[in-house]
Amino acid sequence: MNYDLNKLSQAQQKTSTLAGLKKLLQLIAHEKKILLLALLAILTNSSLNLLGPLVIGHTIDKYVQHKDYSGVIHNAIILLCMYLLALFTSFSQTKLMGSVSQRMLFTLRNSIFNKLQQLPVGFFNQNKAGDLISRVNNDTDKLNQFFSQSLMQFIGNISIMVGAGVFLLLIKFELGAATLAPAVLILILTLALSPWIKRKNALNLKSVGGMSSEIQESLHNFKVIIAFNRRDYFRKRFETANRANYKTAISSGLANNVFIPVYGLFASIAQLIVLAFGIYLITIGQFSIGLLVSYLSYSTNFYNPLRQLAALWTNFQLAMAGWDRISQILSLETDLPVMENGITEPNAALLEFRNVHFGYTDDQEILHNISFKLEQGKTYALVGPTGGGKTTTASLIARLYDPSKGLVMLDGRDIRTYSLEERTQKIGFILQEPFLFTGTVKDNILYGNDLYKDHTNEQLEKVIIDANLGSLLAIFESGLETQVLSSGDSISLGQKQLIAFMRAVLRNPQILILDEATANIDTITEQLLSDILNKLPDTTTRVIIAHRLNTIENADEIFFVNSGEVSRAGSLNDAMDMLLQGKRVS
Ligand SMILES: Nc1ncnc2c1ncn2[C@@H]1O[C@H](COP(=O)(O)OP(=O)(O)OP(=O)(O)O)[C@@H](O)[C@H]1O
Repeated sequence: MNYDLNKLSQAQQKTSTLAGLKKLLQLIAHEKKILLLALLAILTNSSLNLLGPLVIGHTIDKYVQHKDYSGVIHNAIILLCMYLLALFTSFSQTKLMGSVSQRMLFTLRNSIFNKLQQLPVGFFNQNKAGDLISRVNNDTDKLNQFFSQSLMQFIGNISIMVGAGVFLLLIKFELGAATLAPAVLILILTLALSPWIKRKNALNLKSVGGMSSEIQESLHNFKVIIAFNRRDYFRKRFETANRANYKTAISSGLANNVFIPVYGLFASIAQLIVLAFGIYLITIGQFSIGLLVSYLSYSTNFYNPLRQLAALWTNFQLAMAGWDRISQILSLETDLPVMENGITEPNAALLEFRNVHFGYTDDQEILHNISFKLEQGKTYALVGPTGGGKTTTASLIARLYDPSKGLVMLDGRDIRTYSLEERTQKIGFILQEPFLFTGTVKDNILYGNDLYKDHTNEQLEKVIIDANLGSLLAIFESGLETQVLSSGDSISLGQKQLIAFMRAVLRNPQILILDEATANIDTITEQLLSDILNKLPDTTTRVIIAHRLNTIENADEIFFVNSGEVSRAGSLNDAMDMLLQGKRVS
């Protein structure tokens, strides 16, 4: 399945702005009460702003022209109260929307992170961590900015514009229509250029993701970069990504700001129309000075928000481009769903591969028509040349991927019918590069194991000793409390493998897969591990992938994995012969 977010098909990618916005609004739909309050606040604010010019015009015509200063003071106090109320409503909507948008950001980041946790290994093979981080951090922030700062201003500005437009038409229809004419042109222009602006913003966000990937990759591999003196190479790669970002930022900045001067020009034209046409109407006795002052205010009230809408439109377009990138992740489904019904067979082998084919991508098959059985309690070895398909076979045993054709049966059931919990309980997998996270050895050993999560250190140590793992724990100076950094820099690679080993054994799995699990361990510790493996319960099936053949001398059966095919190797000597032959052939 294609999980590459930057190469999604047109159908997977295409969302109209309206559909995107609708989906986005569903995220805050449960905040109806607060949204209504904020809406009320912004509408009150807009109404107050609209009434201001009317009160001023009325004051000029009724009191100023007749020198009635008590009336002027009376209306001035009314205006002051209106302005104070407007201040309060503006503050309230900012506060209300700020909290709604922060909650939305919180929920959204959690949803993306949870989705990332559900997606299969294939997704992470096809996407760069830096780009994903940029989507979780940067793109969600674009949405936050829109919701916290722009959405209510958007609504407020539109309501002021509609109100001002209505007043303009009601006071003097012909003058109103002439004043509003430039706005219609702006609207047409905005709608016509919107898809182009959205595209420019999407390209810009993509390039930010690309830059973030470069940073992530070079930071992750900094030791290799320094050791191989590849700084220049990475500097150049970063410069290329940075330049791409620079170019897309310039064109998205241009696209986003292209309206602003145009809006300004149209607003000035409208003012000119009001002045010229208004003065003409006064001279023929159809208009008053007070009304002209109100009119000029309303035309400013109409065009100022329109000018601000240009900036808000930019935020909106940016938010929508960000939302598209976020919803690409949210709409992905795992290609490893749990099936309700599947084949069940009594008295079957513990694990069986039946005519399994598999490829990481659709165009290249890695495993070809593989069939084998693993019996309970036996030890199996997978040997073969580098790149032969051992890790891939083990990954299919643990259902990190599904076969493209064929069937994997676990304990008499199609492996796809097991829930994730059931499967990980049954199968323990020690990877070539064990994953540890920041915490103590204890935290890492108990990762994903609820059985001992409430144990004290003493109780857990006893469990470890009973599982014959005491000698491994003793290697760590501070025992269970030894600190581990996720980067693994605080401990050696071999020690990491020991922690992964203890973690897997303590789960007491039915099948324990060790993929090169002793590759970085000294021979004495390796002997310790071998003893522990031998003392595992009789029911545990072991699958050992190893290049060093001495580590598999106790295997009940050896499989030779080469060029995506699995065959029985017979004895250790036969395996050695096949390996030498395989190496010659490949
Ligand atoms: N994530 C991946 N995406 C695409 N191709 C992959 C991926 N992982 C492995 N391959 C390819 O699949 C083939 C088998 O790789 P695999 O890791 O299973 O070999 P292996 O026998 O375990 O090798 P090694 O002994 O070096 O660990 C190789 O050609 C490899 O390039």
